[in-house]
Amino acid sequence: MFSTCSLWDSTNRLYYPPMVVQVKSRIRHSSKTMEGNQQKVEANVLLLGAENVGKSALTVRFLTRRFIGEYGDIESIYSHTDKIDGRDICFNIWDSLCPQCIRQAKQKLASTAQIIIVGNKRDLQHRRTVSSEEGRLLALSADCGFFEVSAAETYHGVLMVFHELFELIREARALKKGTAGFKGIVRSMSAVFGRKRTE
Ligand SMILES: Nc1nc2c(ncn2[C@@H]2O[C@H](COP(=O)(O)OP(=O)(O)OP(=O)(O)O)[C@@H](O)[C@H]2O)c(=O)[nH]1
Repeated sequence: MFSTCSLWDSTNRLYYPPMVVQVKSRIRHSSKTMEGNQQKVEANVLLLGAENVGKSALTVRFLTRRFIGEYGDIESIYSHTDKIDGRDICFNIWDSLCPQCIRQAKQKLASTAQIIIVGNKRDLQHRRTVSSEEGRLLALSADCGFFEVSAAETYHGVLMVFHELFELIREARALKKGTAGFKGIVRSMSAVFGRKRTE
């Protein structure tokens, strides 16, 4: 997840920070599972964002469905298997401590990674200092996906972020191979002409 410096105030009191979930687009197909010939797919997810934006909260929500409140500040790597369309997807999630600029990251990673900007702490509307429009515009200008969620309030929104990320990876791979299909083409067009992804 990245947070973008331009949307943070100087005192770091932003309660509605935009973040980006970034995933390497390359999905590694490991060897066939013992049970049959279904391939296990791995997605590598890097969470970037400034301090306190809720990177760990989002990770823990996705992994355990729970919001536990306090998370400490250790950099950690987690593995979590989720079923998407009947297929086991292994998310390797790196909950990092490093903030990074979205546009810089986009320039460096665009060809190899899918990026989603996530505005967390949606429940704190009264303390909000960044509007939905600002987040959406940022996502549009950086050609990234965009979600607004509350790790504190719902599991579903967080789940949607990770699933969407996987969809983006899958589509990027299909486009590369020329097998995107109708859904992939529509989504690619909406990426170009604007998209709106909120919880
Ligand atoms: N109200 C509310 N609080 C949240 C939400 N997500 C996280 N928090 C709180 O925000 C604080 C920071 O959350 P963390 O998940 O530790 O944030 P982080 O980005 O991992 O922080 P660092 O490890 O310092 O970089 C904690 O007190 C969380 O309980 C949310 O959606 N709503």
